[in-house]
Amino acid sequence: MVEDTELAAAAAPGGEEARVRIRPGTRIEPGQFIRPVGHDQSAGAVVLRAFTAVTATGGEIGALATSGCATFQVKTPPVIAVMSTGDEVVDSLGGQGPESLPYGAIRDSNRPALLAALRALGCPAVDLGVVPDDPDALASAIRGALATCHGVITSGGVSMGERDWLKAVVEQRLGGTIHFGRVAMKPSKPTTFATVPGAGFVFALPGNPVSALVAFHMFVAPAVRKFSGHLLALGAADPARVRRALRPSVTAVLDSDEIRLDRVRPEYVRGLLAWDHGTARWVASVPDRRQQSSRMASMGRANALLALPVGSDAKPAVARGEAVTAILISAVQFT
Ligand SMILES: Nc1nc2c(c(=O)[nH]1)N[C@H]1C(S)=C(S)[C@@H](COP(=O)(O)OP(=O)(O)OC[C@H]3O[C@@H](n4cnc5c(N)ncnc54)[C@H](O)[C@@H]3O)O[C@H]1N2
Ligand code: MOO
Repeated sequence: MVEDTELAAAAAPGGEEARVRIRPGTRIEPGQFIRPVGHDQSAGAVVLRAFTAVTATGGEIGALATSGCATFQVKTPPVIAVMSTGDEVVDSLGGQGPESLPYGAIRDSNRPALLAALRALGCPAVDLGVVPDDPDALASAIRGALATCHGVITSGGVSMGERDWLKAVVEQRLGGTIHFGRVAMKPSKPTTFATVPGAGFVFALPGNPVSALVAFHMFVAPAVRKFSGHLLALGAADPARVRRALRPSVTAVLDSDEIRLDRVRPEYVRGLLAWDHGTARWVASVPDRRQQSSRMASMGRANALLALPVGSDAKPAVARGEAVTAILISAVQFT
């Protein structure tokens, strides 16, 4: 190393070394610090195993690049289109939202939120805008999207109201099959999943903003991960490992006042998961106790859904310090 040398002769006064002398006593092995050609990867070595995830580390791409492997086969995430539905829903994208809304109108929060959440999963997301509560308009928007996309996410119009057309449109106008249309969970009970033969899939999510996003993280995100190949490396894994791969969760200690358990449906509370350096444990808090499904604000500071069981007389609440399952819905910030 240059630190083990001293100047013997300079090319010009104050200039670069013309000759250096290795300091006496320096141990030098032949070939020391010289990486031979082919040292990083020997011929025939496997650079990346099939089904390796290409991650944000950059390491997989780097390993392929250094091996001269410029083209390789990848499984790409699905292309999904997103629409909001409802006569009362006013487009909020592109600055078109009016400063003050007429009575009975609401700014579209679901579509921007779902587009952002999809893109964060690496999906190319197609924006279909806001579609009115009209069966013809809904059928033609979904049909058109399925002609070019793998699937469509809608929100709104999926419950029991007179103008909740989604299920009927998918079944009757598009010839789709509804695989499930009500789920025992709070929020997001009317979450609906359907497939249209030869065309693609439809996730019809509830209109309430929090319900739409919780349904996204509970159902759409795992489907996107599966489509994107997250299970390929697992092979024939047991169901628990499959669940963990598609819907990552950790066990955390509850660090909030007691939470009353719903007596009918398991509840998914918007929580904040953090690593506690002092105790080396995951801790989960509830930054916003106002958890109504209309309040998108309760999602704003959440990075996890705390999966709470149905309550009973014997177990009416979960108390501070108890263990809860926290389903990750975004990256954990380390502070
Ligand atoms: N008879 C029953 N009625 C309802 C039930 C039930 O089981 N039986 N379930 C309730 C539950 S739980 C939910 S959740 C809602 C979901 O209803 P929809 O999916 O039909 O949603 P909408 O009625 O269209 O909208 C609900 C609410 O959210 C507002 N909304 C809709 N889209 C947007 C958007 N893009 N951005 C912002 N806000 C939006 C909409 O204006 C409504 O206020 O059904 C219950 N009913
Ligand atoms: O299931 Mo709804 O999402 O409670 O409001």
